[in-house]
Amino acid sequence: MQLVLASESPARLNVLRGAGVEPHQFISGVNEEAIVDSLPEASPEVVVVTLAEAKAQTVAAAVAHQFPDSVVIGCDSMLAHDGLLVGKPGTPEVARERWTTMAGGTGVLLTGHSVLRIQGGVVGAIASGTASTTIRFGLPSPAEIEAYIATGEPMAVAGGFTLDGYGGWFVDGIDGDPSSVIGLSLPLTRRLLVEVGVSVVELWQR
Ligand SMILES: Nc1nc2c(ncn2[C@H]2C[C@H](O)[C@@H](COP(=O)(O)OP(=O)(O)OP(=O)(O)O)O2)c(=O)[nH]1
Repeated sequence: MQLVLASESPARLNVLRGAGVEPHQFISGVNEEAIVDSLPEASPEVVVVTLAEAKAQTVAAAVAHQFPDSVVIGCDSMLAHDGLLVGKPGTPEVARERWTTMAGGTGVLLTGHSVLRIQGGVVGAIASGTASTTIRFGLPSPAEIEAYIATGEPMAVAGGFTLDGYGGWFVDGIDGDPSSVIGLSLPLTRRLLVEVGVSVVELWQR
């Protein structure tokens, strides 16, 4: 059984590799902004799951013949904070503004996953879900925030922070699944695989 990761994310790839799975990685190329704009009234959970499903379905359609007996997983992560649902800061200015409001507070990192089963080259069962993890942010000083921005890290990750990178110095704690924050929730993925008739151990590289 092959696992196809519909993601360009090195973090998601590394979570799977660290958990014994060597996926085939394909970038979906979906227009995430257009999908978010089409969901003005949707809940944060619906937004991240819709994005994850779009990525998984796009890649599954493209690889079904190449991987006729496989599962495809799509993901999306966003931070719910101060009534906003935000993704990657993108620029130093946005990262600075986010950290100025996040410091000392909490946020919820939402990760949506969608798992599609391909059998005999045909896309069949689909299972989707969301993991949410409460993040308790530390109190970096203005100088530390500037130094963190200077690393370049916060601009390229959902919520503008990491657990396993420079950002770890500024996260006091979490309530929930750490793999979900880093990029791919292992327990959620395991449950979704069961829903499409696959046991995670079938994917382990022995
Ligand atoms: N290493 C690490 N990366 C993180 C952490 N938190 C978020 N990220 C990264 C993982 C993902 O690459 C990215 C989440 O942003 P997106 O959901 O837009 O995914 P991305 O565009 O990177 O890849 P994808 O849409 O799956 O092709 O942020 C963390 O704690 N550690």
